[in-house]
Amino acid sequence: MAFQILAINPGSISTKVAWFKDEEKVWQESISHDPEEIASFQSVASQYEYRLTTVLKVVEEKGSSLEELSAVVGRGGILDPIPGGTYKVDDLMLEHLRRGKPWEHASNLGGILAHSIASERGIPAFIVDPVAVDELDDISRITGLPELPKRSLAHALNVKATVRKAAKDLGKKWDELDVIVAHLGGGITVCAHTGGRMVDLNNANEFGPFSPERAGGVPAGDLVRLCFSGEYTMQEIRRKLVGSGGLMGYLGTSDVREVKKRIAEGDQKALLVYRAMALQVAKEIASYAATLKGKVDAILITGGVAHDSDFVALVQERVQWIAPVLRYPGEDEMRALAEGALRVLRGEEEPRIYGDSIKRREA
Ligand SMILES: Nc1ncnc2c1ncn2[C@@H]1O[C@H](COP(=O)(O)OP(=O)(O)OP(=O)(O)O)[C@@H](O)[C@H]1O
Ligand SMILES: CCCC(=O)O
Repeated sequence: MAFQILAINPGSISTKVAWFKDEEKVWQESISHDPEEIASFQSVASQYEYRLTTVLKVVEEKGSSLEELSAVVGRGGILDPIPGGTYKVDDLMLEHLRRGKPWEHASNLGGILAHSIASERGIPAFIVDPVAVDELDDISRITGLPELPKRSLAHALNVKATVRKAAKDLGKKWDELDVIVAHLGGGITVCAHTGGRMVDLNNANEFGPFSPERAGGVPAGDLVRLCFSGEYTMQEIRRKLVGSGGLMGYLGTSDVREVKKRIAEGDQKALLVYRAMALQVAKEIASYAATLKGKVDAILITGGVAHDSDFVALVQERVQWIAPVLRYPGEDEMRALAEGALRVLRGEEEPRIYGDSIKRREA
C-alpha cells in the first residue's frame, strides 16, 4: 500500500503545499500571500490560523482527503542546534517552534501546521533537516571573538537532498561522499559535507558571499560605526544585512534574471556586481577545500541561481581545479520533505527525537 504524505513549506510570503503518494508528487501548489496581510501579524506563530486555513483550502480544492494520509511533514525552522535528519514533532519541539527565539523564521510554522493536521488523525508529524541543523566541527565554530561563535544556519534541506542526488549520480553512499555544496538562492549557503555531516559552512545570514538579497561578510569595523551612527534602528540594520543587502543593495533588485537583462543592455555596474558575486562564491568554495584538506569528490551547485549557466561558468572557471563541478539547478524542497518522511515510514531510518538530540549535544 502506498504512503500518502502531505508536505507543508511556509516561506516568508508564500506557503507551498504538496501531496505525495510514495515518491510520486500528485500535486503541488504555491500560495502567494499579501505581504501587507503577513506584516499585520505580530509574530510568525500568530499566523497559525491564517496559514492553516490556506493549507486546508488547497487540499479541499485539490479533492484530496486528509483521512487517507499516512503522515504530515513540514519544513522546520530555528530550533536549538541539532543534527540533520527526520524528526518527530513532539511537545518540546512545538514549544520551541512557537517561541521564535533568537529570531523568527517562517518555516517554524511547518512543524506546527504538520502537527495540527496529523494529531487530529492519529498519524505522525515530522520535520526534515531544518535550518537549525548544526553538525559543525568545533574548530569551525571559532571566530576570533569568544562571545561570538559561528552558528550553523543553513539551507540544510536542499543541501542534504542535493548530496543524496549526487551520491546516486556518482554511485556512492551519500554519507561517504566528500563534497562542497553551494546553494545559490535568495540567500547563499556554501558548505563542506563529509561523512554525512555539514562540518563547515558560511551561515547564510552572517558570513560568506553576498547573495541576491543578503550582505554576507562585511567590514566589521565599518558595520559597528553604522550601528552606532544613530541613523538606524537595530531592525533597519538587520534588514540591510538580510533582505536589502547583496544584489538588492547594489542594484535594487534581487532577481538575477533582471540583472542579466541589464548586463545584456550594457549596464557595467550590473556586470561588476554579478561578477563579484561569482568571485565571492568561488572563494568560499575554495576555502572549504581547505577544510576538507583537498579531498573533494565534487562541487555541487544548486538553488535558483544555478539555473544561470553563465553564473555557474564564472564560478566553475575559478574552482574546477579542486574537483568536478556538478550542477543541480533549483530545489525541490517539497520532495526532500516527503522523502525524509518516507525513509522513516518505511523503517529505513529511525525518526530522531528533538529533546534527545539537544541533550546529546549538551552532554
Ligand atoms: N532561470 C534563472 N536564471 C537566473 N537566475 C534565476 C533563474 N531562476 C531563478 N533565479 C534566481 O534565483 C534566485 C532565487 O533562488 P531560489 O528560488 O532558490 O531562492 P528562494 O527560495 O527565494 O530563497 P532561499 O533559497 O534563500 O530560500 C533569484 O535571484 C532568482 O532571480
Ligand atoms: C538561514 C538559512 C535558511 C534560509 O535563509 O531560509
